[in-house]
Amino acid sequence: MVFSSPISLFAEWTLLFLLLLSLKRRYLSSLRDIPGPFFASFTGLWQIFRIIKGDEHVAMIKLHREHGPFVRVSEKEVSVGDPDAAREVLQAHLRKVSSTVFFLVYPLTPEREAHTEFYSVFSLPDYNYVNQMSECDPKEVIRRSRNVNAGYALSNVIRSEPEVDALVQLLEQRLDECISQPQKQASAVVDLNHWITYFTFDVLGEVTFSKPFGFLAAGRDIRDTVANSRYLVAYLAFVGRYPALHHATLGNPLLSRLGIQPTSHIYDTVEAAMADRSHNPHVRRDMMAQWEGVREAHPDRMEEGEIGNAALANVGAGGDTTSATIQACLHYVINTGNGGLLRRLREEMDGAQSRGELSETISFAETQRLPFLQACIKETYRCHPAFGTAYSRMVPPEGFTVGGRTFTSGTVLSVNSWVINTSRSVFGADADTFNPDRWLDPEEVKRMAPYLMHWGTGYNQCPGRNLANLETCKVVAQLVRDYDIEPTQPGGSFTFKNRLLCLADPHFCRLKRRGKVG
Ligand code: HEM
Repeated sequence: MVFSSPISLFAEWTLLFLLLLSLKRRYLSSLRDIPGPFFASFTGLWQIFRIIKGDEHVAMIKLHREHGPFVRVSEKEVSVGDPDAAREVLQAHLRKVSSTVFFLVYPLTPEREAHTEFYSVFSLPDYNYVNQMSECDPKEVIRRSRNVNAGYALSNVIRSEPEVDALVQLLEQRLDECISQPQKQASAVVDLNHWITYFTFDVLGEVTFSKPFGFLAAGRDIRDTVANSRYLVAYLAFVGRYPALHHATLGNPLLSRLGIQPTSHIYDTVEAAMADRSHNPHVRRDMMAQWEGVREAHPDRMEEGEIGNAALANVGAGGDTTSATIQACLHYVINTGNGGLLRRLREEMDGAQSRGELSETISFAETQRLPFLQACIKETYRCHPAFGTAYSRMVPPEGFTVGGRTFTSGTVLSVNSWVINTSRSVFGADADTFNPDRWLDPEEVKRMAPYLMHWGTGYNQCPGRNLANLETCKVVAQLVRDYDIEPTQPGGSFTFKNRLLCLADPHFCRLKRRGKVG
C-alpha cells in the first residue's frame, strides 16, 4: 500500500479545491453568460497580468468592441461599456470598490469590510488615514467632499494664479537653460516629463501649502519624491487587487511608520510641508486655509485629520496625472496630421499675440478665448484619460438593474474611462483619432461632453479638475507659443504604461526658442 506524504496530500487537496472553486465560478455564477477572457471568469490574475503589461485600456476597448456592453473581467467583476449604462452606474450612489480580496484565486476576506477594498489602499500611510479617495461609503465621500470643496473651487484656484505664473516663468527659465547649455546652442534635447512633472508638483505645493516643493528651483527631484510617486502608483495598482495583503503588511499601522515603503514617503513629504507652512509668515488663502476655515465654522462636521488627509490626497492624485495630460496634449498637437494641427493652433495663438491679447505669461482667462486650443485640450481629455484603471462600484443587497440587466448583490460593476471616451456611438466612426474639430460645434459639445470620463462622474468625480485644467491650459499655450518642440522619435516620443494611472515615460523632445510674434 502506498501512502502519500502529508505535503503531497495537502497539495492534492488544495488543487482539487481550487479546481472545484474555479468550475463553480465559471459555470455556476450568475455572471456565467457574460462574455470575457476565459481566465477572467474564475481568477483575478487576468487583471494582474494586465497591470504587468500596462495595457488595461487597450484590452478593455478591444473586448468591448468584440463583446458589446458587458464584459466579465474577474469572477465577480463586470465592465460596463455602454456610455449611458456607465453613467448610470457612476451616478447611482453605489459603494466604491474594485475587487474582492483574492489570494491567487481564493477570496481571502469578506468583501464588505471597508479596509479590505481596493480604494482603501489609497489611505496613506495606512488604513487609519482615510481620505476622500479611500473612503468607500458614498454618504461619507459626499460629507467629506462638502468639507473640502471650497478649496477646489475655480474662484479659489484662480486666487493662486500669480504664484502659478511665477512657476510657469521658472519652468521656461529652466528649459532655456537646458537649451543654452553646455555651450550656447540653438536647441537641445530635453526630457519634458522631467520638467513638467516638477512644475505640476510645485503647483500642488503652492496651491495647497502656499509654497512650492522646490523641484523647479532646485532643478532636481528633491528626496526622490517624484520618482517615488511612480513606485507608489505601481505598488497601489498591484495591492489594490489584494488590499488585505497590503493592510496586513506594508500598509499595517505597525509597519507603516517605518518609512520603508513608498506610501510613507509621500506622507512624510506632506507632513514636512504642513510643518513648514505653520512657520510661514506668507501663507495665503490657500487650500489648507480654506479647509481650516470650514473646520473652524463647522467643528461638528469636519474632523481635524480630514485637513491633512485631503492635502495628502492632493499630492498623491494631482501631480503626475496633470503632467501626463499636459504632455499628451503637446504630443497630439505636434504629431497629428503632419503638423496641420500645430499650424492651426499657432495661427490662432500668433493672431491673438499680434492683437495684444496674450500676456508674457499667458493667463487662464486668455486661454479661454482661444477656441482651437480649448478644442485640443478637450480632445486630449478624451484621448488620454490619466486615470487608466476602471472606476468600480459594488452592487447593493437589493441588486441593481442597468442596461436591461439585473445584477445581484456583491457583483462589482466597473467603468473604464478609455472605453467610454472612445465609444463610437458617442464620438463617431473616428473615435480612435485625435480630432479637436469635433469640439468646435456647440451643439455637438452639449451632446458629447456628458460622456467624457476623464474626471470620472458622479459623487467621486475629481475635485482637482479646476486646478488641473488651469495648469493644462496655461502650460500648453505657453510652450506652444514660445518653443518649437520636435519629438526625438518619428511619430512622437510620448509613451506610457497604464498601471492605475497612465503616466508618461521619459519624454525626450528637441526644444528651440521661437522668435517673438507681434
Ligand atoms: C489631469 C489631471 C487629473 C486627472 C485626469 C484626474 C482624475 C481623477 C479621477 C478620474 C478621479 C476619480 C477616481 C475614481 O472615481 O476612482 C480623481 C479623484 C481625485 N482627484 Fe483627480 N485628477 C487629476 C488632477 C487632480 C489634481 C490636480 C488634484 C488636486 C488638486 C486631484 C485630486 C483628486 C482627489 C483628492 C481625488 C479623490 C476624490 C474622491 O475620491 O472623491 N486630481 N481624479
